[in-house]
Amino acid sequence: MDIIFHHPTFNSQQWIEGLHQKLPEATVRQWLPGDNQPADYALVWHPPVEMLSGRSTLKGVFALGAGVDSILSQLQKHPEMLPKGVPLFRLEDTGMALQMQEYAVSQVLHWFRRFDDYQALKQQAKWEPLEDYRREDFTIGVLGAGVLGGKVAESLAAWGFPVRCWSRSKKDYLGITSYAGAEQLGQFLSGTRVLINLLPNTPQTVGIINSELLNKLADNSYVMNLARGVHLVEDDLLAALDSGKVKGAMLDVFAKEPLPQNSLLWKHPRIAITPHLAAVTRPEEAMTYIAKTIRQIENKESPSGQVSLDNGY
Ligand SMILES: NC(=O)c1ccc[n+]([C@@H]2O[C@H](COP(=O)([O-])OP(=O)(O)OC[C@H]3O[C@@H](n4cnc5c(N)ncnc54)[C@H](O)[C@@H]3O)[C@@H](O)[C@H]2O)c1
Ligand SMILES: O=C(O)[C@H](O)CO
Repeated sequence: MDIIFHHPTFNSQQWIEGLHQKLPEATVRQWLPGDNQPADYALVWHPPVEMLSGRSTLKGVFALGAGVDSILSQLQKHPEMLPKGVPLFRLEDTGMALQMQEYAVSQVLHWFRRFDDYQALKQQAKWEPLEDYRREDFTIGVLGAGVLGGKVAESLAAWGFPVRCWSRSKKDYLGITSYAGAEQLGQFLSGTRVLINLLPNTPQTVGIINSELLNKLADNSYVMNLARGVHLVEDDLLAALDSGKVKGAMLDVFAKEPLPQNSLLWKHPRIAITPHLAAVTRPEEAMTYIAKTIRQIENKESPSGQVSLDNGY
């Protein structure tokens, strides 16, 4: 079995050795320009078109991340990149859900305990106890309740917050109210105090967090974007912060990355920023998942994690 690997920043040697340990029968090599030798599987992130095009004997392509929007947009321009019938897989959780939980829970608690307000008071050297927020006034709404959103919702419910989620179809997470489809988006937003975005980037979700949506949230709401920058209309968020509708935002992803130096988001006192690392690929867990999936494909079983090219995620 031959596996080719390409990632612009990962340590290729670590992956080649790690995969070989998990799949001793496989020969794993870093793909280099000009390599058109046979391959059964390809592990990729931002792959050059020539790496995959024409490889009709591939049994699977693995994206080395959870979001496949960049690969799918490359495919739009170069459909020959994924030969017909070759399944595309993405990383399902592989250690990312825990990272997302850490990120979301710590920030929700930060807002809930009013550390943002106390930080502002500290700047003025003011000793001023504020009224506590109540959990019942702190409903959390998770946009996109899939592998990561579902786990984030569950971890916040465990802290006693009222939690709801919104996705394409209804979910059955314990203690979490589930809303589905465009017709229930308004209901989901009404009364939501903290909005956490974990949707995939598809034509249906681009720009979803705009003025119209933000105006439907509870007053003094908070916004956390952990999915993709294109989901959020940055100017609409700034307007909602300035009008007082939104009290604070925590952003991990941006329409343009790295976030340009002249972006107004950097300067806004009520916006916190991290550089797209809410959940990163953990090599060990990712390789375990990929090796397991390859074995399932070889055994003619149907593994999970296959991207639906029709749905776009
Ligand atoms: N910031 C980071 O570091 C980071 C890390 C990993 C993933 N992500 C992002 O998180 C996203 C979610 O990952 P996941 O593994 O949970 O994906 P997933 O496919 O398991 O879940 C997606 C959810 O969104 C819902 N959805 C999709 N389209 C919808 C629509 N039009 N309307 C309503 N609901 C819709 C689906 O029903 C599903 O519940 C990824 O696509 C990626 O962009 C970001
Ligand atoms: O989707 C992912 O895995 C991360 O956001 C890295 O792009």
